Amino acid sequence: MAELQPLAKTVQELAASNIKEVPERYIRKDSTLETSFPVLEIPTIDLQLLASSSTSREELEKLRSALSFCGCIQAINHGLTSSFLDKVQEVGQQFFALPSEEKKKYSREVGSIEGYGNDMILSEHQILDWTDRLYLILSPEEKRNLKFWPENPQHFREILHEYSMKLQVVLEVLLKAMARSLNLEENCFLNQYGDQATMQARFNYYPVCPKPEQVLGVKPHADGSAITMLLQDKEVEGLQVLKDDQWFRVPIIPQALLINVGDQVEIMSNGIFKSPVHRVLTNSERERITLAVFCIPHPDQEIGPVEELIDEKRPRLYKKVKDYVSLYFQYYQKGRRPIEAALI
Ligand SMILES: O=C(O)CCC(=O)C(=O)O
Ligand SMILES: [Fe+2]
Repeated sequence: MAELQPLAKTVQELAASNIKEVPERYIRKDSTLETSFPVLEIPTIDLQLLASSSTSREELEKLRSALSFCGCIQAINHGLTSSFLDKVQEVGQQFFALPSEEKKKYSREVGSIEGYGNDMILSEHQILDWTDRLYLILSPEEKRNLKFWPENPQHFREILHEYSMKLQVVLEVLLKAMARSLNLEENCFLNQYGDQATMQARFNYYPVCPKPEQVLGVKPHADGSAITMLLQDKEVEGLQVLKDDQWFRVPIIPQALLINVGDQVEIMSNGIFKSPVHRVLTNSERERITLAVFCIPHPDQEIGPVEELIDEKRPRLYKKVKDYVSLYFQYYQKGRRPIEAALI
C-alpha cells in the first residue's frame, strides 16, 4: 500500500482545539447525512443455544435468516461476563484519554496498519474519516507486535489477551452453527477459515465533531474479513447499515456483541450470507469508542463457495480466491466494492 505522509494532528487533537468548522479534507459531499434514520431490527441470537450439538432447528433457522437478511446479529449469552466487557471498554477509554505524547509511543509507521494513528491517506483526494484508531494483531500470538500494545493503562495487555481468547471460542461456535444452519457438515466453514487465520483488533475512537452532518466517522464499506465482532460503545450510537438502498441505525444492546458477516464468508456461502455495507456517523455531544475484531483467513488459504451450495438454482457466484485482503485494498482505493473482484 502506498501511503502518503500522515497528517500532523490526530482527529482527537483537532477536536480538542475547539474548532468551529471542520477542515476541508474531512467534508463529505453527501446530502444523506442530514436526514433521520430508522432503526434496523437486528435479530438477537443466543450463542449458548447454538453451542449445543442438539440446537433446535428453530434457533439455527433464526441465525440463517438473520445472516441472509441483514448480515448481522446481536449475539447474547456469548460467555463473556458484563464485568469483563466493561473492563475491555474501560481500557480502550483509558488509552484514548492519555496525553497525545503517551499515545504516540505506539504510533503506526507509514504504510503499515498496525499501531495508533488516524485514517490512512492513500490519495490526495481522499476524504478523511473523523476517527483515530489503535490497530493490533491479536492472533496467532507469535505475530503480535507488542511494541504497539499499550503498557498504559496497566492491565490493557492482559485484558486484550483474554478478550481474544474468548472471541476465538465464540468464533468457532458461530462458524459451526452457520454451517449447520445451511445443512452442511459443521466444519465446512471452519476448515476454509483455516488454522493459520489471524484476528486483528481495531479500537475506533470518534471524537465529538462540531459539524457532524458534514463528516463520517467511517465511510461506507463492507468488511474484508470472514467475520467481524464489534463491541459497541455502551451509550453512544453511530453505526449504520445499508439495506435495500436505505441507511438504518444499529441499536445498542448492552452486553451484546454485534457480529457481522465479512466479504469472505459471503464468498464461502455463495452469497447466501450477506456482508453488509455499513458506515459510522459522529455527533457534536459525545465521543464514541468501539472495538472491532476482524477474523481473517491466512493469505495463502484458498477460499471459495462451498460446493454443496452451488446448484442449478443457485449457480456459483464467486471464484476461489486467495489473499482477499490485498484484493480488497486495491478495489477499495478505486472506490469499488471489493467483493466484485471475486465475482465470476
Ligand atoms: O465503530 C463502529 O461502529 C464500526 C467500525 C467499523 O465498521 C470497522 O472498524 O470496520
Ligand atoms: Fe466495518
